[in-house]
Amino acid sequence: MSSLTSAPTDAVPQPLVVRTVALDDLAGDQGAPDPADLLDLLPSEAPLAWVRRGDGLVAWGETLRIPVAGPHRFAAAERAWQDVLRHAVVRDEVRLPGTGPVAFGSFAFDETSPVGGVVVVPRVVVGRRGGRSWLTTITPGAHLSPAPRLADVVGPRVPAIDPGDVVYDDGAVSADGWRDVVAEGIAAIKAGEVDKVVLARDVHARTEHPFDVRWALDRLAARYPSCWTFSVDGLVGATPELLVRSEKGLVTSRVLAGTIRRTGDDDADVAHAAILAHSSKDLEEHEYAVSSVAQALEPFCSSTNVPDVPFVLHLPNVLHLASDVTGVLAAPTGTAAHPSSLALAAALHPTAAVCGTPTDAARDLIRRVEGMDRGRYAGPVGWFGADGDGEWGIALRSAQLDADDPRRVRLFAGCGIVAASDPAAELAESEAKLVPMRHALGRDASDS
Ligand SMILES: C=C(O[C@H]1C=CC=C(C(=O)O)[C@@H]1O)C(=O)O
Repeated sequence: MSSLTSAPTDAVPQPLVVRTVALDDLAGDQGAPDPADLLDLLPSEAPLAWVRRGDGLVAWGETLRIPVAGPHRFAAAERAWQDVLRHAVVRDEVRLPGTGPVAFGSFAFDETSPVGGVVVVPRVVVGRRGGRSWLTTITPGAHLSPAPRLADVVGPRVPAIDPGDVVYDDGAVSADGWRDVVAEGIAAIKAGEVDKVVLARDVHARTEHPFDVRWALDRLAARYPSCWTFSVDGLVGATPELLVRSEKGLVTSRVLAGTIRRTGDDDADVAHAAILAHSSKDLEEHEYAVSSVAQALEPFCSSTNVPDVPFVLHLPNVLHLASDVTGVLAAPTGTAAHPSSLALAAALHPTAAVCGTPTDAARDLIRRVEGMDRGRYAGPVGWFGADGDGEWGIALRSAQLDADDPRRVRLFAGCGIVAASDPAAELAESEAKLVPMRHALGRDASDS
């Protein structure tokens, strides 16, 4: 194994014991932590989260950290996870998606990025789905421990720290400079190099007080309930785009591309939704993204359903063209099992919603003109379990906390560019896509 595909076989120093117990019977238990508000359980140190409309998973502690890098980073993560599972003693008393052994992951957009990616096997996981809650502990050892209790693994409740005043600064490329980047993208499209390219920019933020990820998670989940609010290893955000969910042989992907800003006036936004639904520029942008997902899923599915026409997804900051692509997974010829959710994410990444069409040429163009390393922005982020099922979003509407300075945060936004794009309009769209993370770092309900 090359050093770039780091998934050391000694990643599992000893067997792990995994216990999942139901928390449902805690209702009314005076003084016990309430699993109904998952985010409220998180400690400030390295919180892990994947939450939507109150359901999902939160986790903390690190039983195992598996860094990966390079073009085979997904396969390396998968192998390491299988290795973990081979050494695990599991008792799962709940048996729902997200119970039993669970790992969180986040991967760089670009295989050449030094950032690579990481899989974190947490020490404690609390999950919730359809009114049922559970607690999983994952600890080194060889024998089953007594059933864990939530009160024993949740630390004292310490409120999230207000980041205080936030100062924003140019990222790798200034706003003006980014218009030129977009113009270069449009020129490349007109020259026939690509049909579509997605170009992104970053903005730097400096917070007055050390950035407490939980502050952002609470505000994102409250303001963007239809998005997947996530936190993995300092990457935090609320993404509206689901790269892939795989559950019991069914696969789903929510594809987004094509955007219009909201005005704050409901009547005007209804008119904007109609404009978006008929905009040939946005429909073209969307079609590239849907095709890339449908084509990537096809080899793994016995059947797929690709909507003919997108719907308009309403978010507080923007409206998007959206398509939910679904499929029934089939085991590849000669094998017994269908691919894991991470293998599917690897096959889908990067879709034309974050890279472009054709993929390789668009990625080359991004490397040439964007002027920054995206890190894990626009890469897959999510979780998977012992059976390989899981959920992976595309890390959009997100920010990366600086590992060396807890007051420094890098915010990201990108836009799909086609021949009919206009640099000034794309810059305005990128500002609208920065709104969720600016809100997450703010203090008041009105903070954008
Ligand atoms: C690349 C981003 O958005 C993608 C997802 C939805 C709509 C998009 C668009 O209309 O350009 C982008 O393809 C981002 O938010 O950083």
